[in-house]
Amino acid sequence: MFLYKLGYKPMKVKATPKSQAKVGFVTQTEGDDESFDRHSNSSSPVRSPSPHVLFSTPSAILQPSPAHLTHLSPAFNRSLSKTRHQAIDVLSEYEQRESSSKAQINLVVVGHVDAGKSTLMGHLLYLIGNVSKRAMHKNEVESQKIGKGSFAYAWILDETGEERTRGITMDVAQQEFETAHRRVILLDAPGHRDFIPNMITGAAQADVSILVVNAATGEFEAGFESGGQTREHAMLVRSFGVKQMAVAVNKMDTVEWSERRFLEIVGKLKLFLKQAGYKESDVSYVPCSGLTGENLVTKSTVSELTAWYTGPTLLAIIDQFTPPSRPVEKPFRCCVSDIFKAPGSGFNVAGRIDSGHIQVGETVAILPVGETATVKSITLSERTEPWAVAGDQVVLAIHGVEINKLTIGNVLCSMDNPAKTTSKIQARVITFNISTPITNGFPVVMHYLCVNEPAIVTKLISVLHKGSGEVLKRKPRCLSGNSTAVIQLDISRPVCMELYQDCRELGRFMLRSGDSTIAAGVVTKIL
Ligand SMILES: Nc1nc2c(ncn2[C@@H]2O[C@H](COP(=O)(O)OP(=O)(O)OP(=O)(O)O)[C@@H](O)[C@H]2O)c(=O)[nH]1
Repeated sequence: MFLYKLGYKPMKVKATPKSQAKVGFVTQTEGDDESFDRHSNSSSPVRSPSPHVLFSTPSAILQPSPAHLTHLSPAFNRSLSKTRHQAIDVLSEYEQRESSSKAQINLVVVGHVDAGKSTLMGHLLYLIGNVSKRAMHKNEVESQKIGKGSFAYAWILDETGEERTRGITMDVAQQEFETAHRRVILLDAPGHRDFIPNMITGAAQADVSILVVNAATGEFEAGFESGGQTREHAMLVRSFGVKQMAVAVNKMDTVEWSERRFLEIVGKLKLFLKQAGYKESDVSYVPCSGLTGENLVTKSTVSELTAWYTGPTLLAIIDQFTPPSRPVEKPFRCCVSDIFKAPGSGFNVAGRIDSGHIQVGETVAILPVGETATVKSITLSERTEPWAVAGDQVVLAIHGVEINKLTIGNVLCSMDNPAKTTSKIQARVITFNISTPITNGFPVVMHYLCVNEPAIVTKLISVLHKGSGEVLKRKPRCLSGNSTAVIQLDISRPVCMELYQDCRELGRFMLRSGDSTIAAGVVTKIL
């Protein structure tokens, strides 16, 4: 795994496996940006072994100004006296980079299990020349040997032995490719419900998404009805702020390229996606086949399909995605999605920069563990770079801290403006279509970025009017489905969070219970 990481291609982004997330209590949330914006006034991973420091000094951690953080570790204290290393004017370098190169987008591919996500994207990568004929031939021969010949394209992304023998994606695979106008970081997420925390890790790093649905008879319905992942994935992705989506209506070869079937699926999805907070103009639909390659890169030549579809291919839709604006001027934040040993001394952390910028030589705070480290090198798209900004997927080689002090979900922050650390928040949430009402004491698992932590709903403060935000009821006894409410959450141990109005990435979350996502929320107060 480690050697394979050094190649960076493809890279699996680790997240907490569901089994670990379920210890104690369960959580998770997400948020409809638009509804939240309206009221914004107001797998692995065992997290770090050291937060006992934080628990023993709760008052010091609520709003950790640098002064507070000096209580957390001597290393932190020493580092505060250093001046920030700012040899490069990153913002002006960034402006130049943006004007002289293709805009980068982080694209997550989601959808119900077996919808054909890996096959679709593996085939697309092959058609655009990212995978050699030789490598493809090897996949074909080896997949046939174990009776999984239909997964040859999926193996381009599903690289681990277990994924290949089981025929399912378990972790998020990362690869890069280019279109005419975009540099795309592809995140292929698992569809199986057991790996939703991993899927969330992928969604949390995305700017845009592809939702893959299976057009085969009865299969679209199985993924779309309750218990299927189509709706849950679409809502989760939206709650992470992703607005633009391409819907790949896949496996059209199994329904003889039927226009009627395509329109039936599009009709159902349009209604649902609108309710989930997507604007109609931000969603495109393309009929395609990951297996045969129709409409992936070049327009189809199958007459049954071209008789009624003349629209863009999947690649053309990806090329048209608008790159989001990046919060490059805000304080530096980068949630760690992977940690691995580097050759020689030190080690690497991977993650997407959520806000701000970083340069080699800079010292960062690591929260909530209260450590510091210095950035030795920055790797971006397999190249070492002197700096990186919000939106970049980076591998940072760091030193000055022991590897066992860090854990996935830690947040690297600028020293002069670190994030807040807390175990109690007030939040505005939107509940999903839930069957069990949420009451005081309800156990959940909170998910955001690469973090998932057990939490308890300790107070139901008020129910709000969905449109105006006006308080409809104070201290409700319970929350039913599709309501907007203000609640208090007690998290099992301190985490790094921010008010949504200050930092969207660290200010929004999802709540899960059992096997489903029950609410999305934004932080309105850090208590
Ligand atoms: N007929 C047909 N089969 C397809 C198509 N796309 C994928 N498949 C088959 O569907 C099966 C599942 O494909 P995958 O690509 O592994 O599906 P996935 O959505 O990535 O699966 P998970 O990530 O495990 O959820 C494989 O047997 C593929 O060959 C298609 O367009 N047509």
